[in-house]
Amino acid sequence: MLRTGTPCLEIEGLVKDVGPLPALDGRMKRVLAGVDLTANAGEITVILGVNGAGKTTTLECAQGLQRRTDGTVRLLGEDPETASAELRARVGIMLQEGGLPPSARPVALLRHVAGMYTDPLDVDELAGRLGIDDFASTTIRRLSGGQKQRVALACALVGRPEVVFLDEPSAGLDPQSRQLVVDLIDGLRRDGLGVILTTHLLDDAERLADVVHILDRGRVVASGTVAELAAHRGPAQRRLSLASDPALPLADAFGSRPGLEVTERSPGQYTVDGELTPADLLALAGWLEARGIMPRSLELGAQNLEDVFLAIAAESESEAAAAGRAGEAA
Ligand SMILES: Nc1ncnc2c1ncn2[C@@H]1O[C@H](COP(=O)(O)OP(=O)(O)OP(=O)(O)O)[C@@H](O)[C@H]1O
Repeated sequence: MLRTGTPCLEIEGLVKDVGPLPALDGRMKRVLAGVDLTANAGEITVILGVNGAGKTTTLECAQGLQRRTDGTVRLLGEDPETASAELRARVGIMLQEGGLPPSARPVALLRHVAGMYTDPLDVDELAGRLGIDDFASTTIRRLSGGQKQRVALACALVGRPEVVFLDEPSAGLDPQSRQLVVDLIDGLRRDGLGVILTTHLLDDAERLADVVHILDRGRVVASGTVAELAAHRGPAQRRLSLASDPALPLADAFGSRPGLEVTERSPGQYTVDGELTPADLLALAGWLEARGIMPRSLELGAQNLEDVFLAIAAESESEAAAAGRAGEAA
């Protein structure tokens, strides 16, 4: 097992072209345009990105399931494209679609997978921890999406890997199963595994991530801890959330103060984002008092990962649009 904090995955300048594609008149499509990222043992590395950003392709190149066009990938120090059987035994992979045989039964399948490793986890204990016992003898094809997810996760972990790739591990799970999976992933970090995961569930990412990499159009556009990414937008960025009557002209409370964004997210639910100061809070209190309005709730907090992610994605989008316009103009 690698020491906590040492790199278990190093990706530099990863390029992946696919095609030739009829939709592009037989040209190739650049899916990854130079991805750089590192993941460490004993840490949870989360890769975020909108649909089509290149997350799955990055993971598959890192696992050696797809051949890269250019760049270098080191997984536990080896090139995954020419990986030895020893390396494969040290890596656990949970695929997005599960890739499970439809006629197999979950616990029998887990025993079969465990049999391929020299020192697997105790199958009964793992099946119990993930609640797989409850549907142990139902064939995979009859399982719900969430049940299949849990079996796929168990298959990725049963060989006691040092690095584990989890593609959307908590997607489609009910709240209780989702909590179970989040706790289990948290435990993997304590056991010293390097965990690399993609998710669209930003509150799970926020709870679990040691490091986040945001992918956009096949490149990493931001990396860091959740706090570092939030600071990237300005250390004093805050969010004020307020619930009251619908359709209040709340922006008036702050005059024409630049840099504050007031949004009514749903009727009566407002957010104010930006570098809020005590003077802004005083102005808001005065505005509410003058109108005799007592909000149902009022909360001041830091911006969360979802806000940060959306802001970084929007910045990247407008930079790409500007580069496109410059390209057209040239
Ligand atoms: N073999 C292929 N042929 C054509 N296009 C491809 C191929 N592989 C990937 N792509 C395209 O490359 C882009 C990146 O795909 P990828 O699956 O890596 O994205 P993703 O970030 O994992 O998306 P999602 O969140 O939807 O799973 C997408 O636009 C996808 O359609």
